[in-house]
Amino acid sequence: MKQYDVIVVGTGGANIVVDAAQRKGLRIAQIEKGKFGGTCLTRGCIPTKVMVTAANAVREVEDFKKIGIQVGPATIDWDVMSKRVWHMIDEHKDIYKYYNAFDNVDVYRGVATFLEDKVMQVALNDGTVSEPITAPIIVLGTGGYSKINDIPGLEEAGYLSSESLFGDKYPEKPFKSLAIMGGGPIGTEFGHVFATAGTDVHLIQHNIRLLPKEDAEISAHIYENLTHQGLHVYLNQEPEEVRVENGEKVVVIRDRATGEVQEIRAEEILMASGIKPAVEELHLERTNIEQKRGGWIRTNEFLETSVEGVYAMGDVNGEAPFRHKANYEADILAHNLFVAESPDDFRWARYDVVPAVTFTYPEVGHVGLTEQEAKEKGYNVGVGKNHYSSTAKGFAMGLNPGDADDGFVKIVVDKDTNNILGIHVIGPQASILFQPYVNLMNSGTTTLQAINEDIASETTKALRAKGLTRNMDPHSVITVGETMSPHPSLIEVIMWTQVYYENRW
Ligand SMILES: Cc1cc2nc3c(=O)[nH]c(=O)nc-3n(C[C@H](O)[C@H](O)[C@H](O)COP(=O)(O)OP(=O)(O)OC[C@H]3O[C@@H](n4cnc5c(N)ncnc54)[C@H](O)[C@@H]3O)c2cc1C
Ligand SMILES: NC(=O)c1ccc[n+]([C@@H]2O[C@H](COP(=O)([O-])OP(=O)(O)OC[C@H]3O[C@@H](n4cnc5c(N)ncnc54)[C@H](O)[C@@H]3O)[C@@H](O)[C@H]2O)c1
Repeated sequence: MKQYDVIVVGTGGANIVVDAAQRKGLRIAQIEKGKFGGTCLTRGCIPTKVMVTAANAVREVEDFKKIGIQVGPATIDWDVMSKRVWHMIDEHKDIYKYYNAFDNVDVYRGVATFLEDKVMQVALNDGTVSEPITAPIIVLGTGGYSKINDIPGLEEAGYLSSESLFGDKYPEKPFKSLAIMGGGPIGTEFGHVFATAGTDVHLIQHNIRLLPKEDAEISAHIYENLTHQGLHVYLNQEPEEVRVENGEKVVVIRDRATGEVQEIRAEEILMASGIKPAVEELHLERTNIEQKRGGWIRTNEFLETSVEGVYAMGDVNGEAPFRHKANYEADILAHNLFVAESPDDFRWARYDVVPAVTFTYPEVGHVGLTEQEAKEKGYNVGVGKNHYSSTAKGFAMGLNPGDADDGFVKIVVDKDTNNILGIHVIGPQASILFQPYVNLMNSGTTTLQAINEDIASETTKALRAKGLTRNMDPHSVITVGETMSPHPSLIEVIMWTQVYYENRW
């Protein structure tokens, strides 16, 4: 059995943990079965946002006429855009080389599996199996992957997911037509990209709303904009069957309210109906690591699992599945495990100030509670709403009252205290506009809030009993550095400046 100080599984956000342990000179086993950099870099945020940025530029050029600029129609040069997509994905090779060069990091390329609570083994990609490895600290950052619905005929007809689209099924040119199943962030972002590239997009959504995790008014506004841009959106639909007819894929959908049946014909199908945790290969049944509904690993506010010394961060713990949230948790782990001088200096995770952005045209962003959620929680809710067109800058940008693209900001407030409960934006630069609210909501004196109280090491019990508090001084760069910013958005230029100032990792 080989002994390490730290074992880290997955090379997405978890790399921050490796960086901190590496700096400390600890002996680390880093395990990755796929491309280094994880989902975000190799098949998620980054390649999609290279595409989205190109699609946005086309839409912006179309909108120029509103401010008196005449230009010919803009189109996406698919080959140039695709080269840029793959340039970013290919960074995974450099990330592998970077970690492999450290004497104190053993890089294992293969599937990590538990043999028992603190013992793992790696089925290496070359077909061999590693010797058992162990460490007092194990960090699981294995992420998730597409959940594929069990729809009769789907497997036989074939389909794409974000994994295969950014893999061996990357299209050489835009599809003529595309049926996207799922109207969450993945479905709407790909819908925006392909529709702008000239694809006839059919967006099939199970829920009664697009982006159902957003405020209801935001869902209605994005529906109006996407349909205005020519996407065919089908809400509240049950995909019943898929078949191939005359070389086309036919998706049979049934309206969940009226029972009306329609057939959608498309060159290709893209599944975007949610994700599930990457846990099967870990063989958690050989351990005492507990999972919650859906298989996500249960963690507490210190990212501890039910096995002491084993931590889970990022998508796999089932809390907000965003890369900035994975980075935030990894940063907390890196601090608590390798930097903090005493438990009194420990940081804990909170999930009420996680910003979320969907990079459609227009962009959608929020932090905190929707109006509905605030009411359900019993707050005395106040709401303020303002359209872009009501400001001089909005007018200057060509946004006019009543137009589909005249976005808005909606703020949800606790009337009893005037505290901000949530803020929601749809419109140009939404991803950066609400950041001041994220910072404000994350500042002040905060007291540790227990999550999954039954998960508790002795240190955690003591910190909870003590009511550990932290002063998040709004003037401090440390506070700014510990506040999440949506990834990938331009606000990160500022956020990372704080981190470089601190020289944290
Ligand atoms: C199409 C798409 C677009 C997205 N866009 C955004 C966006 O714009 N902004 C945003 O914030 N989020 C976005 N996300 C979500 C974001 O990608 C994830 O939240 C984030 O990547 C999760 O990071 P992680 O560190 O938890 O895991 P991951 O980045 O998924 O890393 C986990 C790694 O673990 C490896 N692994 C898994 N099991 C094992 C095992 N047993 N042994 C060894 N290795 C293993 C995997 O190969 C993977 O590389 C998007 C996701 C998708 C799919
Ligand atoms: N910009 C971003 O930050 C970004 C972008 C993409 C993905 N992500 C993250 O990745 C995760 C996965 O994204 P997602 O959009 O797949 O997940 P999601 O769970 O947010 O949305 C999936 C949607 O598919 C619908 N659906 C479920 N089954 C369906 C079916 N059979 N037919 C049609 N529709 C069906 C659901 O109603 C849901 O709205 C999300 O949690 C998201 O936060 C983030």
